[in-house]
Amino acid sequence: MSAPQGGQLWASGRRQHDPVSVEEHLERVLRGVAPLAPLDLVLAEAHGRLLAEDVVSATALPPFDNSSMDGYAVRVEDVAGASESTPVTLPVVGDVPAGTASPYTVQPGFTARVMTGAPLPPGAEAVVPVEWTDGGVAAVVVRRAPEPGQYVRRRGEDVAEGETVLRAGTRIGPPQVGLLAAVGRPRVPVRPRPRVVVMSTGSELVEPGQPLAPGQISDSNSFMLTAAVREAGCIAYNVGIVPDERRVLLDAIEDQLIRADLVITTGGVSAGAYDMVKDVLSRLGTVRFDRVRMQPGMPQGFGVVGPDSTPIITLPGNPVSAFVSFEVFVRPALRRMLGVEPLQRPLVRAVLTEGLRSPAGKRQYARARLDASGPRPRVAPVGGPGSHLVGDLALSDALVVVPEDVTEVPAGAEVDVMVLERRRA
Ligand SMILES: Nc1nc2c(c(=O)[nH]1)N[C@H]1C(S)=C(S)[C@@H](COP(=O)(O)OP(=O)(O)OC[C@H]3O[C@@H](n4cnc5c(N)ncnc54)[C@H](O)[C@@H]3O)O[C@H]1N2
Ligand code: MOO
Repeated sequence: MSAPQGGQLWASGRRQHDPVSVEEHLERVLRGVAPLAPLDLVLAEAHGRLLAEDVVSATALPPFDNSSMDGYAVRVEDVAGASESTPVTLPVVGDVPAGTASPYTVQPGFTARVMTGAPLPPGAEAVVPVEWTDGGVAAVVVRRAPEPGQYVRRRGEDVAEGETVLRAGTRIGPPQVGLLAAVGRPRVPVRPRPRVVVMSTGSELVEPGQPLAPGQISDSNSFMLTAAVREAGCIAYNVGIVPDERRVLLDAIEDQLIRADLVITTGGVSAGAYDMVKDVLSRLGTVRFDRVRMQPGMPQGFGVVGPDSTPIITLPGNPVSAFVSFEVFVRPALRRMLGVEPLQRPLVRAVLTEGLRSPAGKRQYARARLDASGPRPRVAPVGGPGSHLVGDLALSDALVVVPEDVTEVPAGAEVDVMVLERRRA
């Protein structure tokens, strides 16, 4: 029997797509997720979140011309010649404390005592700090002349009325919280943190710490991905291990949909006789499985499940494959849901310290350590290409990206490097 156009038949009779590029699969995933609807939060709650919309200031900052020093508001001409040897004496009309409108106008030949933050009285052009005077109350002796505008903080010099002060996507850290309060915004629209349900499938898996019977291994994927989801700024719910049983898997997914903006599974997506995820979800008809031209991370799935069409990403079970797939597909999707750019990790160019081999026709993401301390960044491969090498993965802080058409990269060549989170002591 001949294979249908653009695909091939499996032994089971199911149709399999031709392998797709990394970009094609990434696009499919990104098209299938959207930024979550904004949520209006009070400032204390908004701290640490990402702004969902630009913030335009309704007020100017400072809101009025005011003094930056405790001193005397003067007309510049009146004290122009003041010096230690030729001090100028001015009568003081009164005090202007911070927090009131100035009750005085400074007429030629007079001064008013002002406090830091107090409005500059009409007529005044500069402030003489108290240190340049004798500190007089009824009259003051000025020993130094200020420049025009000196020690005056002008209305709007920091923020103009109607100015965009924060852009959508900005993380609201302490200075941003302060600015929002300063411009009188008690609430702001933020992106909700996507709620991501993580589950590991596989009947060979046991909880870390449980004794291993022959053939069993500890579930590491759900812990690793939960951590990765949290590092991406999202909420993770770790469901843990789901055995390779059709009904249990379907129930597990269904049970979780209520609290999921995205579901991530690992395992069960290759060609094994017990690869249940692929079997169960492809029967639902809404999840598409592909072989992506990359190593690690070849078998991938994406689609929607449940009444709300919740997106689901099915990652391969090999831990390194799951990790690399998270970086390449899931993290960008989470960033899209968070409404934050850029979606992808930065790529830097670095000199490869040891040669690398890469499979023909696949983009390789080789684990590596980046040393950016010298004038030219250098990158050293860590371990081999095996998708089970979690020890090596934990020693890495970068991925060398070897293009599909390259099978060998010599030491000393410049390569693209995806920079991961740095965590060296
Ligand atoms: N005949 C073929 N075999 C395989 C193919 C293929 O195309 N044809 N692809 C290989 C590739 S590439 C990968 S990647 C894996 C993906 O397999 P699955 O997603 O079906 O994952 P499993 O078979 O369930 O597990 C693979 C491997 O990873 C270990 N594993 C699984 N889950 C976890 C976990 N939560 N924590 C730690 N380790 C886990 C599992 O024990 C297996 O060793 O398929 C290849 N095979
Ligand atoms: O895709 Mo698998 O991830 O090559 O090991």
